[in-house]
Amino acid sequence: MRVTVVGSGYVGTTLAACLADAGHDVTAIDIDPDVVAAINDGHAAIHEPGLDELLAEHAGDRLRATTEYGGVPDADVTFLAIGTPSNEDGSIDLGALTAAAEMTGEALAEAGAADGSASGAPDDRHLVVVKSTITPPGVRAVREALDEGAGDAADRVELATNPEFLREGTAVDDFQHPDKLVFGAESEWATARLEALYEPLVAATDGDVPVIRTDPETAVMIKYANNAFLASKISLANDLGNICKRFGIDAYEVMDAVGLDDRIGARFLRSGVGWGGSCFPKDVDAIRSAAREAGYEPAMLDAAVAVNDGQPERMLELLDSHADVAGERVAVLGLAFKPGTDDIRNSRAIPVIEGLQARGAEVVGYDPVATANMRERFPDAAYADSAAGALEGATAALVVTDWDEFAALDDAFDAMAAPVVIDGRRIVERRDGLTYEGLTW
Ligand SMILES: NC(=O)c1ccc[n+]([C@@H]2O[C@H](COP(=O)([O-])OP(=O)(O)OC[C@H]3O[C@@H](n4cnc5c(N)ncnc54)[C@H](O)[C@@H]3O)[C@@H](O)[C@H]2O)c1
Ligand SMILES: O=c1ccn([C@@H]2O[C@H](COP(=O)(O)OP(=O)(O)O[C@H]3O[C@H](CO)[C@@H](O)[C@H](O)[C@H]3O)[C@@H](O)[C@H]2O)c(=O)[nH]1
Repeated sequence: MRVTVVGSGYVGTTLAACLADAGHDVTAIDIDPDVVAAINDGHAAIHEPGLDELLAEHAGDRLRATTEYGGVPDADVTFLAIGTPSNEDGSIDLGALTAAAEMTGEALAEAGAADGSASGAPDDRHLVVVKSTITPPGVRAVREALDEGAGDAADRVELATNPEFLREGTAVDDFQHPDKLVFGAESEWATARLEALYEPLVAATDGDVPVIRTDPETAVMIKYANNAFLASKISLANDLGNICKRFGIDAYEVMDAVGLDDRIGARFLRSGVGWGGSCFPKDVDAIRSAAREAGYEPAMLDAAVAVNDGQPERMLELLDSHADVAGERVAVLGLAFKPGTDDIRNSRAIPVIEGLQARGAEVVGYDPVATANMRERFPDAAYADSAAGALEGATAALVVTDWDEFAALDDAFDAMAAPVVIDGRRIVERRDGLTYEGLTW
């Protein structure tokens, strides 16, 4: 099939590369010329394992990128994979997405006017699929923007939603091996088109991927429920972990046992400095805000956020109990919101660095791939080229991201001025000579 993917960020680039790899002919659109140039050069503007390899293989062949919307009408399906960030009040900002929807509609209208194909025949129909995470009321806003752009051609354009569940750091693998596919469509024609599009991917996984066929609003609610549940699961693990710490009990031993219950499951029970990233914080805020707008107070989700917001401060309080860091060098190990990515959006390292700077500490950050992004956020902090470099002469180290390489650190701690390690991710080994504090163990 011929596919257009509008928006070439973490989701759009992964989607475009994986659909090309599945045999489709893909055009990626982005307003950022650097992003477009990178894709056409066969590499991604972001760090995501496996993505560069796919782009190198398919760019210039089954995959191309452009800043122009002109080719949209030639596609069988157009995906919108545009960012949906938070407004100040936590509600979802649909501005960029509705702008892209309107531009997509305009491109379709121009083609309809040019070739006279606005006859209403079934083959003239164009499917626009929202990949972005949007609230149920947001579906109507996108539909209105699309219709506004399409004008007289609006009745030939159908909107569907197809939320994405990939995780950063494992985006390619997650996309190619999904736990489920969710198709939110208003007609059998649209559902069938989505099924045809995903058919090669499903076939490559032995065809055992559950497919949920539903309406567009239910589909996007499934996405919010999914993220709200996972974020709350971690917050509950953190709440219980904080209790464990008070009793001198290892929360990991407790939760490893709890996770053996099939009804609970072992994953997303790792307690520590909390959840960050571009999705959990903004999505939990967006659904809380939409709930309130609809007259419902989401007490559980409010509590999940409150627990999460408190974890970085708990880490800093543990540090305070061991060292006065005013004027001292303090290492922050890990700047990305999780391992495997250079994304620092809502990274727990941000409140940790802010807290250290408020205490007058001289912060030295280290991350294998996210340093450049954090330097833009905190240009006044220092950055080391290695974990060992960050630890050298430091009075304390705060571990914020569970990069594997931190587990292998050993002699590097000997170069610290005072070997105090506050571990927010249970990645560093306790060992002799180290004043080690786990956040919940
Ligand atoms: N990042 C994730 O892991 C993830 C996973 C699942 C769902 N989502 C959702 O997917 C959506 C996209 O997220 P992302 O992380 O890929 O965002 P992103 O910010 O990384 O990428 C968005 C891209 O859209 C481009 N863009 C903005 N306006 C445009 C326009 N009018 N036309 C063309 N391109 C335009 C930007 O230049 C940018 O490259 C969000 O709704 C997000 O919640 C993200
Ligand atoms: O047991 C755990 C698991 C995760 N985290 C933290 O939770 C955050 C999110 O991690 P993860 O879910 O792995 O990363 P994301 O890439 O943000 O993926 C989430 O958000 C995406 C965007 O909506 C969804 O598509 C994914 O399904 C969903 O897992 C990170 O800060 C992790 O450190 C923990 O603290 N403890």
